Formats: sequence, structure tokens, C-alpha cells
Amino acid sequence: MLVIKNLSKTYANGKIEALKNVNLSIEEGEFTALLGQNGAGKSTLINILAGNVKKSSGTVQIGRYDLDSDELATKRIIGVVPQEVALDTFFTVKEILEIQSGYFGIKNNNQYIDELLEILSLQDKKRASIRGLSGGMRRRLLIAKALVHQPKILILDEPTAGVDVDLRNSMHEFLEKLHQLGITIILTTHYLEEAEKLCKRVIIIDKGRIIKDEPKEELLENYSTNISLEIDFDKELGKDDIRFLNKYNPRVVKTRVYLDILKKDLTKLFRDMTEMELEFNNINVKKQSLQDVYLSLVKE
Ligand SMILES: Nc1ncnc2c1ncn2[C@@H]1O[C@H](COP(=O)(O)OP(=O)(O)OP(=O)(O)O)[C@@H](O)[C@H]1O
Repeated sequence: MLVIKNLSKTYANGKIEALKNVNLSIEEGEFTALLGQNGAGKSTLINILAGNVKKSSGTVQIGRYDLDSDELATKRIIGVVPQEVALDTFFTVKEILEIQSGYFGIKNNNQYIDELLEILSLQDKKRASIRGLSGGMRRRLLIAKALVHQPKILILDEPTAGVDVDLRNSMHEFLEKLHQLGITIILTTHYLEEAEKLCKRVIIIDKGRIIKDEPKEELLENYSTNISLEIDFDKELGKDDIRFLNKYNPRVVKTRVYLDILKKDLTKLFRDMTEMELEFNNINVKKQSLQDVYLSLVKE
């Protein structure tokens, strides 16, 4: 669906290398998170795909089309929800969506526009001018705008920045619905729990290079170094009992002990507990989140 080869982009006469030899291939129907710190190159990549920024070198194939030779055709396949909310405030919601449909030569798009407004809970704002919309409504309108031409690939550049929790959750449900309909989705976000909840594949960009590109579950499995344990012992532990735990910085609340432990120390921990003849009756294990793993990778 999307094949990127040796893609590079420099700004300021070559002084800033925003993308360095990026290679990437995304299949139809995938739901991918594109993660990276500020300035990593995410927006540059998205803007190249959207045709808003010219690449310096490399090739981009979108669907069957090459970005250089068939830019118009590639635009029909892609819908982009930009980071910046830039909407012409003189128009109404309906007009914005009609004008956008017109760019793609689509006439009489009213039925689909109504469906989009309904699903994005904007139906009652159809005739409202943009000036009267809240920030969250404007963000939803940007999503509707990106979808008017029914693109096969939807790219969202931080769509939930500054959006309240309720609205964020309803946007998540909507994205999941689109994913189920088979739309290929690429999501950039600084909310790592959002990426963990929604995406199946995680790509991490760091200083213009892809440093990780793996299925989410594998990334979490392969790069999580710690786990958190909550152990319920049969009795309250005295100072002597927990001395062997001190190296794990335990937090003791009555009979329960909380530990953050390196996976590689697990065997030793259980061996020590057996040697101390400490009886426990329950253990809760919390694995590292995508945020924990991500932070450990970008800090390397
Ligand atoms: N128009 C431009 N002119 C010069 N430099 C630019 C331009 N756009 C981006 N850059 C630089 O390119 C690099 C990548 O920026 P980009 O906006 O792609 O990062 P990002 O990952 O989207 O960051 P953020 O999470 O802050 O949106 C940065 O060093 C940035 O300063």
C-alpha cells in the first residue's frame, strides 16, 4: 500500500537533515503508530506523503502510484489530518466539506458528508460557522475533511493533541471503526497509551532515522527490561525478612510488597524467597508500558 525507499529530506540548504535514508513498507489495513521525539522527522515524513513538502531524494509509492510521476493519483489515496488546525473561519462545516469534495471532483457528496458528520458527532453543527466551533470540534472536522474523498490510507498527525478525555475516547472508537473497515491508518502521537491501545505496529523515528519498526507486542516483549511485582506474603515482614529485597527498593504495605525488578533478576528473587522460607499467596505482575519501552529506546 505504501512503499518508501531511501527517503531523505534536508532543509536550509542541506544544513538540517530531517529524514535520513528512510525505508518503510506498509501493507493494506495496517494500523501503525509513528512515534518520535519533537523534531524527529514525523511531520516531515507525513508532509512528503501528503505532497506538501518536496523530498530531497528517494522514492515513494502510494498504492500503485509513484509520488513523482503521479502526485494527483497519490492524493486520492491518502487523507491527512494535519497537526495544525487551519480552517477558513468564514465557512460553515458543511461548506468546508463540500469545498474539499470539490477539490477531488466529487459532486453530490452530501450523503457521505452526513454520514461523516453523524459518526464524528458534528451533525448538529453542520450549518454552524467554523468560528463558533470548539477546539475539539475543529479537530473532528479536520478528520471529516481528510475523509471526504474516502481515502484508503488515513494519516493523522497528533489528532488528539489538546483534546479532552471523553472526546479522545470517542475519536479512538472512530479510528477503530475505520480500521475495521479496512482503512490503512498511520498515527503520530505523543500520547503513548493511545498508540499502545490502538496500533498493531510501532515505528520509532529518532533524528530522522527509523530506529525501530516492529509489531507492538514484539516490541514490548523484546525491549522491556523491567516488570513490576506486587507480592502478598502470608505475614507482615520484619526488617530482617526483607533485607534480601533491599536491592530492589521495595515498598512494603503490611503484608504486601511492591517491587520494580529487572527481568533478569527474577530467578534470583524467587530463589532467595524460597531460601528465606517466605510464604506468599498472591503475585500480580505489571509489564512495562509502551511509554516505558519507548523512553528507554529513544534515550539509548
Ligand atoms: N520548513 C522547515 N525549515 C527548516 N527546518 C525544518 C522545517 N520543517 C522542519 N524542520 C526541521 O526538521 C526536523 C524535523 O522536523 P519535524 O517537524 O518533521 O519533526 P516532528 O517529528 O514532526 O516533530 P514534532 O513532534 O515536534 O511535531 C527538525 O529539526 C525541524 O526543526
